[in-house]
Amino acid sequence: MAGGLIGKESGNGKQYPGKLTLRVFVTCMVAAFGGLIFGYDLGISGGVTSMDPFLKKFFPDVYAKEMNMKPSDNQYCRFDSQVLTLFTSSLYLAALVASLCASSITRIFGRRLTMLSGGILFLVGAGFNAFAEKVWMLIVGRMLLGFGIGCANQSVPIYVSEVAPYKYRGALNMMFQLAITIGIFVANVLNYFFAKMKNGEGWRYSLGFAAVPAVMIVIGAIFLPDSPSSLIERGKDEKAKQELIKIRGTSDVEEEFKDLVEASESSMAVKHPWATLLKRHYRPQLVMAIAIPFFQQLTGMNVITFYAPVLFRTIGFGSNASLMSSMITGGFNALATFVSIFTVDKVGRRKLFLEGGAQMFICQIVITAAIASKFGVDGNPGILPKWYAFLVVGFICIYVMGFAWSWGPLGWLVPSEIFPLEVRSAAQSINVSVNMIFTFAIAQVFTSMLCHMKFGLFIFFAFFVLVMSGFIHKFLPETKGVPIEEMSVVWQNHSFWKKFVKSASEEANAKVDNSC
Ligand SMILES: OC[C@H]1O[C@](O)(CO)[C@@H](O)[C@@H]1O
Repeated sequence: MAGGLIGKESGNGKQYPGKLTLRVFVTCMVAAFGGLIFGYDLGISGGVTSMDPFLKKFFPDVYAKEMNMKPSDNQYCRFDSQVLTLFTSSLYLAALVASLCASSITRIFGRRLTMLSGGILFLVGAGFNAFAEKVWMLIVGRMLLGFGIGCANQSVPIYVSEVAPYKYRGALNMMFQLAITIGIFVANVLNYFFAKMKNGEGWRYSLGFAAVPAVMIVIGAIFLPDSPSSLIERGKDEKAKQELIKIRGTSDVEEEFKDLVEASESSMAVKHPWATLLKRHYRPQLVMAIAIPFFQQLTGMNVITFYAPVLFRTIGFGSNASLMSSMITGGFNALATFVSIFTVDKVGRRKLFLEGGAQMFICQIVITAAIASKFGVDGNPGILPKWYAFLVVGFICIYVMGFAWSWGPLGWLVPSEIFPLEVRSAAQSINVSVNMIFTFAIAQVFTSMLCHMKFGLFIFFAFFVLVMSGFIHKFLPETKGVPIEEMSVVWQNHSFWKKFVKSASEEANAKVDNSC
């Protein structure tokens, strides 16, 4: 999930009493809306930027270029405009800035207030976009949505992990990614239908619809109580205990409450989590916090998420067929995420990563060959036969499924289970920030990359898929079924990382040696 399920793990494998109460259920629903709105914003911009009335109004140069295009012109450069991509990418830059500040805001003002601010920002952003008359209104709207996403991605996951009974945390983590993919799919479906509106104003509805989940988040944040951990963090221990009793539906919460207080104290005792993370024995976590989100974005998945309609139009599909095709790929993305949810604890993380990588690699090669053979370097396709369209869309779907059961959800699950409490929030901030930086970069440079690298663009991503699969094979230990509190053993037993991570007994010996 964006933001990961960062919470205070019990760290001792205890089974606290308590059930899945209505309060917890409502909390999860609000979290789902957080994921939905993120997904909706990921999925909506590509379709909107391929709608002619939208291009005509805000990007007349791109529209004119598209209209005046002769068959002999280079089709790969059809949508090459930095302002156009700024419309998509500005959101992620704002989300990056907000996620960096949101960690302090969540700490000082609580998760609930951060969620509420996120919801309000979403609403105002959706309003700016739906009523936009000028490009600056679009960009401001996208940036407000981005700030909202930064706030929500930081606060919602933490809130859920603190409120949910801890045995459900792993599943909830993946639910968030599922909500993202459903949000993308809903955006694809709505784009398809709104694009058909006769008055040419369908894009306003596509963009304005983001207000629906935003309202849900605002209402949720108004009525939900703050989490016990957050109340403890702000010195309201008695209120925290009462809240825990209500959430768990039992008054038998003494043990969990004591552990929450201890966890809060020990996390506050780490004065410089950033500096701590740089220590040699946290090297595996630091490397994973940077490499996993970097590689997740370098799979090239967001080229499909953001620009599938643009891509489909570039390779000769009509406007309607493009929106329909991206609806199909969006549907496969959501469905395949279920596969991961149901298999991850059986087959393990490494197998899913490696299988997904192989699948994506093969598809990228086939897609490259298909585009190269029909379009060559000048992007001139001639007449496209039907089988060709089926082949391209089919392989894009298989590629999307490979991502959806590997790097998509695991890109959030694995970091959330390997960061120990003392460095969790710092490592998670790095994870989210690296993800946002590369989401922004890909969104910004895609159309220009397509224009210059042509079909080679897919080879570029295929190369990274090879590198990341090698990385997983060599450096990522299997974490399936390993309790959080025993995670350090996994690194100590790893052929490469054991040099960096000392076992507790070795560390104790080293301390004795130093004191002698
Ligand atoms: O489902 C695809 C989506 O999932 C993410 O990787 C987030 O986890 C996004 O960057 C991408 O658009």
